[in-house]
Amino acid sequence: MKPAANIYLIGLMGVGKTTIGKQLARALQWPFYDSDRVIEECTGVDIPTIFSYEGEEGFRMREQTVIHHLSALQGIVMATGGGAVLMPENRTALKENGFVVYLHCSIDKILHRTKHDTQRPLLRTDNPRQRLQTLLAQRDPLYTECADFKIDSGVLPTKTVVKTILQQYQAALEDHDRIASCTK
Ligand SMILES: Nc1ncnc2c1ncn2[C@@H]1O[C@H](COP(=O)(O)OP(=O)(O)O)[C@@H](O)[C@H]1O
Ligand SMILES: O=C(O)C1=C[C@@H](OP(=O)(O)O)[C@@H](O)[C@H](O)C1
Ligand SMILES: [Mg+2]
Repeated sequence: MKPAANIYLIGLMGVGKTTIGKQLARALQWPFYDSDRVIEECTGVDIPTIFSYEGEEGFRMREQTVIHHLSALQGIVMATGGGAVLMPENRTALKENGFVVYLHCSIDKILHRTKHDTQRPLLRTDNPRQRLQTLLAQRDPLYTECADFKIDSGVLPTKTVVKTILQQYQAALEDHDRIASCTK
């Protein structure tokens, strides 16, 4: 992690990146950005409409552009979409510019949280459990590669998750300062 004052949230759909991200930003009094919301604001349509016109490939290109721009900002909390880590450029941008938090929870919990969802095209399948299992198998190594810190967002109260992330972020900043103050 650079000394950059940014916190980025990664992890599978439904783990709570958007929810926790908003609370972190409120606690820090920093601006909050959600890459999905920025894409929707730019295009004027929702994520399922982008997928239907441009496919996942078109969505990924838009997501990469947004993450590229947002990662140039300082002092922000950003919730990414669950598939943001698929693009190597995004992984580099996240790792280089902020403290990356990998939120995870059980597939059962994700299914419960997203059972009435209409905004996640990748879950519009006959077998969302199977889809989530496949996505997790593909993406877990990428989330792990990017992450400075991993926390279960399915068991602990949201408030505790937020507090723990803030403590870890602070500790990482202090480590960074300690190393930087000691000449090689
Ligand atoms: N800690 C939590 N406890 C209960 N429900 C939650 C929690 N975190 C998120 N949710 C709910 O789960 C759903 C998905 O959360 P969201 O923050 O959108 O996840 P993500 O951005 O990772 O896809 C939302 O309906 C949200 O209200
Ligand atoms: O996992 C994915 O590939 C996606 C996750 C979604 O964001 P959330 O993780 O916030 O649901 C959104 O970016 C899009 O539907 C694709
Ligand atoms: Mg989200």
